[in-house]
Amino acid sequence: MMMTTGNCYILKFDSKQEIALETKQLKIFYDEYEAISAADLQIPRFKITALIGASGSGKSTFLRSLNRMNDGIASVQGQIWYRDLDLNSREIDVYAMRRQIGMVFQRPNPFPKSIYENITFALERHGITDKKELDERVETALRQAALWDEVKDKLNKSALALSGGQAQRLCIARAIALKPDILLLDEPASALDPISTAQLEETLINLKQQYTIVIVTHNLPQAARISDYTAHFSQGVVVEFNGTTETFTQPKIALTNEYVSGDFG
Ligand SMILES: Nc1ncnc2c1ncn2[C@@H]1O[C@H](COP(=O)(O)OP(=O)(O)OP(=O)(O)O)[C@@H](O)[C@H]1O
Repeated sequence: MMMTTGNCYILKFDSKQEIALETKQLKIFYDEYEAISAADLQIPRFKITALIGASGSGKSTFLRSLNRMNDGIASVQGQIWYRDLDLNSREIDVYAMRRQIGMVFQRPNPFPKSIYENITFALERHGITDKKELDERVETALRQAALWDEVKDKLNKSALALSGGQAQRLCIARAIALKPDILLLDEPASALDPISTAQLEETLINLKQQYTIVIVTHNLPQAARISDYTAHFSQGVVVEFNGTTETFTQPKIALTNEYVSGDFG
């Protein structure tokens, strides 16, 4: 079912599409400044959803709120439904929740530890200490992040020696080793060269079979290549949310048309 609200066009899924996360009337303030106004968005499971929009439109603010990265920084009002929990409620154990909803940042940020330890660090903190299980988790995560073949012979070498693209795939491996449900990525390819970007995109496309992915990107061809759905943010409002093909070829809202066709001032 489609729904149009004033100057916005928001796709609502029918019951056939499982929803991983749903925001209801999400408003985000930095002091008095309203960075996000009443966002109602359904994030479909096992799909890639791209968040696009001009600089300052609120994409990162929205993304970071989904796993409470804005705690203590912004005031977040409204609801974020995950299964039958409102992640924005006080009762949520944020540490445990982030095991289900992981985040990968713009700049690769491996720990100054070995490749192996980068992945086992969080696992051990979550109580997984059996060496065999740790070995398996490391290999699986690195394979899923399409990095295993490149690093399998140097797992005990420092992660700081990896290239930017490898380091970013390690950060993805680190996030998925915890077996999350949802992966949030904030411009993960912006610091990478075209080859590393292509490898990262391929990795994300493969990962969506097992994970729900939400990605902020400034790179419109990238959003068009890898995402199934696209949300266009403009001045803190989700002005259009639709299938990516529709968003890029037949946008419903004039602002989206201007943005995706490069007419945005
Ligand atoms: N920590 C903060 N304190 C105060 N204002 C902030 C903070 N972070 C972001 N903002 C403001 O909130 C608005 C939305 O910023 P946000 O970073 O979410 O936008 P964005 O669409 O992700 O931008 P970009 O594409 O440039 O990263 C901007 O006006 C920004 O200046």
